[in-house]
Amino acid sequence: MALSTPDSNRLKLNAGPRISRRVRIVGKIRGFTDQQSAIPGGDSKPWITVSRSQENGSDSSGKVTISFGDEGSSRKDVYELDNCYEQDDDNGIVFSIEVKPLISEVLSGRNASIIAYGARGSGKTHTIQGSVDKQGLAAMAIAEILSQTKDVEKAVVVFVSFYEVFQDHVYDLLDPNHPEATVDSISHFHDLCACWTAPCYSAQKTPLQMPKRSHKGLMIHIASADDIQGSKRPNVMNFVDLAGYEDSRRSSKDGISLTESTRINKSLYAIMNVVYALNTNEKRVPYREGKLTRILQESLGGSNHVLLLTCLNPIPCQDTLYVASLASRSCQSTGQILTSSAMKSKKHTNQQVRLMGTPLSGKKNNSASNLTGRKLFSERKAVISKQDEVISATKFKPRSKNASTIASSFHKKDASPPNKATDLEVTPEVLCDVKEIISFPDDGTVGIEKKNEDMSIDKVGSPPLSARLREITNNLRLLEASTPLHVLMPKQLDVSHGNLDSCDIIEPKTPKTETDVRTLEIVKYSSPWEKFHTRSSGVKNCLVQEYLNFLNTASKEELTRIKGIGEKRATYILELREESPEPFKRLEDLQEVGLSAKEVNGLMRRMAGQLFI
Ligand SMILES: Nc1ncnc2c1ncn2[C@@H]1O[C@H](COP(=O)(O)OP(=O)(O)OP(=O)(O)O)[C@@H](O)[C@H]1O
Repeated sequence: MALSTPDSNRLKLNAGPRISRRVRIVGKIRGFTDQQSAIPGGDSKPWITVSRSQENGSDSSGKVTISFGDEGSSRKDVYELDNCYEQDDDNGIVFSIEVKPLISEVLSGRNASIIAYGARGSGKTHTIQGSVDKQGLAAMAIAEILSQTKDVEKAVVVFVSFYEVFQDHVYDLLDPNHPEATVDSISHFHDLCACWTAPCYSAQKTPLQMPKRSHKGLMIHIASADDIQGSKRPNVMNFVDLAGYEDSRRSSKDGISLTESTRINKSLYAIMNVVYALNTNEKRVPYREGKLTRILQESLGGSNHVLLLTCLNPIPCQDTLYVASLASRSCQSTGQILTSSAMKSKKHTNQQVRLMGTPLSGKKNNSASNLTGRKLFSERKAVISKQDEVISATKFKPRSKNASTIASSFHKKDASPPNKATDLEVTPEVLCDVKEIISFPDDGTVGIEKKNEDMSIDKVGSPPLSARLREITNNLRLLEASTPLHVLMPKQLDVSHGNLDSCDIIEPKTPKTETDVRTLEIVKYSSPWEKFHTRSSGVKNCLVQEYLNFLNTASKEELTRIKGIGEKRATYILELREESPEPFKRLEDLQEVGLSAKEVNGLMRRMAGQLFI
């Protein structure tokens, strides 16, 4: 749909340099919470400093450099982003500079996505969804869209759908029978938002089962009467509030298992890998690495616009440093992270990316263009998670007769069963296994620079197995350290800054509490042998768990590199994972893929042996 309004032209001019890059990566430093502002001197020493390049000088990129660490620090971490909004910049500023120009693009026929990414507690929800007294970017966008479309000649319908991705399962947050609701006023939108903003993911789940960390998305579909008659897909504006990144080692304090946390982080890496691939014109864009990237696939790449809002904690936080390093890497501006393959692939044209299954808006093949937004989303979801439970959290209550009539015409057209062959527009290129660029999501021990140093990324962008095994060793050490045989590592509290729960001090030093000392004393061994035997059994269990975790999450390419797995078994493992997100919980489960107990033992021995190569 291309709507021509006087305002849209003006907005395009305002868009400035952002249109030139596929994925624009900007930082947003969270404001202090009331609690933090109340601490005397709590906000006097900024942890993050933003330096802007000279727009009129030789460097016209308009980029900014963010550095972490106060003035007294001997070491400073410095990263470059496209822009960075500071603590005093409210959502209104971010909206007018970053989001409003995208609305104009959407009304001109493209899709746009605004994705908030950051450590836990970094202000993602505040920015995207808003709070009780402050509007978020999504509500501001709806208000602007409604205002810009109200005076156009042809009737325009705006409808929304909300979803949540938790543990690789996709949930509709509206009624699954009416997964979309037309919106005719901002107050109507706020009513609908209750399912998005409140923790009411599922009426069928008990509080204990409720998701703690999940990705939440809003799709705003905009269609004109012409689009509806011609069965043309509506244009979409996505807002995604990603689950907060947190080092897997620390997640266990919330009762989140390593596997669960790993899965969350893996899906975050999947997003970052797609962003990186788009920004470096990688030949293959790894959309299929995560559920979310598959949902968003239609709106990423091609001539669509993506804004990655990197939310940054204003107080020292190790996870924020890590997030900033990943964002900067995807921003591809410092040059420090470029691999030779990425450099080579810079030569690839946009067309090559389009061949990957993300055709330009309005130039999609016929079968695909027959899909309306609802069908596209529903069918994609059906394919992505055939067996995912679709749970309703709110009821669809159309407010506007007109709008609901138009929307129902979509629903009628969508009555045909999903066509699996076309809905994801899977081309052979897409089916090819996509390599991970960052492929060990539960890594919290090394920063991205160290990753590149230690894990030389090979031609296809995936670290060699030996490097991954080295990481397993690191994780084993960490896991061993967290078993009851050892002193538990309580998180050090940042008392001086008022202690935000989700933040950890950089390079925390772990104080030994009285309880810890008692724990140490309780664990007494009658002999060094008993101690060795008990501890090494723990290590063995950890290795088994890590290995199973690897099988539950690795890509096909990585699976086939394991001796004893092979192509067929790797395919079968992936199929099992389609049915159940975590098919391997015990070693015996490997018999599902035709491995005898002897073969499993052999595999484990080889795995353990490789750790000492
Ligand atoms: N700009 C701001 N000014 C003041 N307080 C803020 C701001 N942004 C966020 N906060 C507060 O900081 C806390 C964390 O914010 P928020 O919930 O948005 O973080 P988050 O990144 O979504 O967290 P999570 O990863 O756990 O979902 C909240 O109490 C929120 O009200």
